[in-house]
Amino acid sequence: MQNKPITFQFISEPSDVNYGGNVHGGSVMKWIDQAGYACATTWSGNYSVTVYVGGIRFYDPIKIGEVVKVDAQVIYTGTSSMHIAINVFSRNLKQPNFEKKTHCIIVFVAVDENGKKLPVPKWIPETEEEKQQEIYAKRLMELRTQIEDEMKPFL
Ligand SMILES: CC(=O)SCCNC(=O)CCNC(=O)[C@H](O)C(C)(C)COP(=O)(O)OP(=O)(O)OC[C@H]1O[C@@H](n2cnc3c(N)ncnc32)[C@H](O)[C@@H]1OP(=O)(O)O
Repeated sequence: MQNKPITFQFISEPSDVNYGGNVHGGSVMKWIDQAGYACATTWSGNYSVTVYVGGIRFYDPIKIGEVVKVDAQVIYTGTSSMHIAINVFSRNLKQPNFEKKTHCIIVFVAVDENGKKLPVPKWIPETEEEKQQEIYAKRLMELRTQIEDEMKPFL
């Protein structure tokens, strides 16, 4: 099965502004969820919901009126889960090159019409880069288990 990245491109709008005049982190998180949703639903062929998003790092501000590019690609699949790498870039309209502004991993689960999880097609990495990405996703899963154990007393 083909595992093509899903890419969104658009211009950040005045309605995306935060209190400091740049793009609001909440807008970036919405774009991450939308691109992840499109990628997961395309991969699974079923409606998919977010189960986890974490480790979002905002490297640099995105300015209003810049071109924003959001790339989403499946890097690991479990039984019902799809681990998707998201990279967000932006560029001034007058500049040709994009700069990376945000990266995270978002996990989706395919569900049926009753909200019950469904199996997803298996992604089998082939290239060295794809294999490294799968190792990265699995490593993050282990770290997440440790973080969730730390959080349990406070939930
Ligand atoms: C598009 C949107 O905005 S959706 C809005 C926000 N999201 C939602 O409302 C989803 C709410 N959550 C749910 O409905 C439920 O958690 C479900 C239906 C998705 C899954 O429920 P359950 O069947 O109890 O989940 P279960 O614990 O078996 O986990 C399902 C999968 O999620 C994975 N998962 C669960 N927690 C995590 C986590 N913290 N990080 C990564 N993956 C996780 C599991 O490993 C499992 O993957 P696998 O099947 O590939 O092994």
